[in-house]
Amino acid sequence: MSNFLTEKIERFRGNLNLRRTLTLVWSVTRGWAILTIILIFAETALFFASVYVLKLLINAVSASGFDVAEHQQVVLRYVVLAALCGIAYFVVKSFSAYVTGVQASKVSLHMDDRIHATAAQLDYPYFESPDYFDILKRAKDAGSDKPHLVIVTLIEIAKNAMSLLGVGLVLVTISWYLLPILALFVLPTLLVRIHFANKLNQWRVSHTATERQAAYLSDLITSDVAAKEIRVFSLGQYFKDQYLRIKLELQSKRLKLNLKSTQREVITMAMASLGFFTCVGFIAMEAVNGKTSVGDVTIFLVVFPQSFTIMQNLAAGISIVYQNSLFVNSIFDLFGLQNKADDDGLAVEQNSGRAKGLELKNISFSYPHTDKVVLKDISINVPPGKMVAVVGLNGAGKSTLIKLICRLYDPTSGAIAYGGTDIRSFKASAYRKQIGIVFQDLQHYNVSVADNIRFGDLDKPCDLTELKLAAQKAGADVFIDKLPEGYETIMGRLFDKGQEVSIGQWQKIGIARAFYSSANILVFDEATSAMDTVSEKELLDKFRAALDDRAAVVISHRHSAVKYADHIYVLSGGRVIEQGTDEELLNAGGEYARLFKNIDE
Ligand SMILES: Nc1ncnc2c1ncn2[C@@H]1O[C@H](COP(=O)(O)OP(=O)(O)OP(=O)(O)O)[C@@H](O)[C@H]1O
Repeated sequence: MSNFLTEKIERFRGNLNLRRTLTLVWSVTRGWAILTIILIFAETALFFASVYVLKLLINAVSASGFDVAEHQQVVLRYVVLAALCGIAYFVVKSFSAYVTGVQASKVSLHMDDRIHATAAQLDYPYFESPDYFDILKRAKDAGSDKPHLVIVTLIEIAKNAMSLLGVGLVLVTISWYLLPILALFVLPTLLVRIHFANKLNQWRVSHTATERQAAYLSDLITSDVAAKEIRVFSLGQYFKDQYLRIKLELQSKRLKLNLKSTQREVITMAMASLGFFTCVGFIAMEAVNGKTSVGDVTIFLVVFPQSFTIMQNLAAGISIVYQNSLFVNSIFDLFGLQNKADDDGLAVEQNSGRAKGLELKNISFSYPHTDKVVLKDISINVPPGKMVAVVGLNGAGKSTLIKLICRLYDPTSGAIAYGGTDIRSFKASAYRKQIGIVFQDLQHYNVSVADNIRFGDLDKPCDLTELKLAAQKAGADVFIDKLPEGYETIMGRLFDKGQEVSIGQWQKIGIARAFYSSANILVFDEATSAMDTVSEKELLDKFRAALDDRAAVVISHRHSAVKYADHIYVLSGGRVIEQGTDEELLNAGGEYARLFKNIDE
């Protein structure tokens, strides 16, 4: 039994973790927090002062022995004093609400910023893991206002505790055991609320994935992600029904839990009322028996209901703090995620200078939590100034290889060397700056054309001539010049005056971004797949000159994109099965020849 209790108390303390929340709020809004505390004291003091002056006023009104003029003057003095206290009380109360609001918005913004900062620096593997999305959803659902709500409720608890002390002192003069007895009867309400706060939290954790599924369906229906296909395949009704089915299921489970909690709460509230009337009956009996004076009974009847309300408020406050702390814990779970790829290490700049190549030495790789070996003993050399191509059927492992080159994952065995140094020795972010990449699913940033290109290297001072040069190398300059505001045109349709361009034109912008970067290694993963053949040819004809002494890795299913490569690797089932120049591979009559020989270009 004592173990059970200790365990429960430990869990309560662990979940509550007030120090962490207080430290956070204090560190973000120190000045405002001090002001809040001062205002709370002022508000409470003014409230009691108003009540006290009111009491003096009543006494003054009922006093005798003055002449009328003198009596009026005394009464008027107290009226003015009471009015001043009342006005001051409301002024402080309003200002206090304003200060609390400022503090809340500052804490919320800080929490949002920390959530974004955490997500922005997390390793890529998290973004291919459902566990991460569950943690993120819980953190976002928790709401960034929760730490502040904990503080506000703590303040309410403190206020109630002070009031309870006040009424407690009065009650003690009547009977010392009244308050402890009442507390005993109110305690079950608190325990039930904490119990159901835990239950609700467990429910939240175990249903996050299902909630995410519903959110995913809602996103499909309401956003532009699948708008075309939903209309063409008439999927809207189907997704809507799926969403509703999941939501109804969740709602029914949740309501069952709510019903249970309400039933228990009704019982415990009834117990608390029973406790209240037990004490009332007790005092009434004592009065009848002449043990308690009528005066005491009168005071008791005024003060005791108040103390009952205060105690209930206290119980509600503690359970709200506990509930919100459980939400705050979800946010801290996100903050607690650790990166595997250490961002310590050599700065690539120290090791810099152009003419550095990339060498993949006997690398093998399996995705985390899977057994399948996706890449097997791969060795690929990408010398500076050269263009290396990788080809292979769907699922051969090409994009996985790119993720390893970008150090989004580390190989399970083997190593990748940049300029002769294992890339794991470098600071990950510094190494990644050496890679200028165009992904197969490149991002369409709904910002200006200039920014879209500038994202290749935000550290460089923005220079329009350089932006234009990068666009020219990518063959994007011609259509950019025709846009209404040239390089200042907002791209995409999300925002007012945005200009949507074709997928091939987005690819050209992506390629310009890679050229604009200061990277030594350019990686094109199906970067020209949507380009017309003329644009692709123009780009590739100029590619070598644009490459300068950078190294390039090109992945493509199109012969036109890979045939000019200095060296071509053919991937199948995660292995390099052939390598050579285009001519050598076509003549060899193997997989490469089978893929490309009879293709009419
Ligand atoms: N995040 C992942 N987790 C687990 N397995 C993955 C993941 N991404 C890819 N795979 C698996 O790795 C294998 C290689 O996939 P990859 O995307 O590298 O192929 P690819 O050659 O680029 O194919 P495509 O030509 O279709 O783009 C596939 O069997 C795929 O199922």
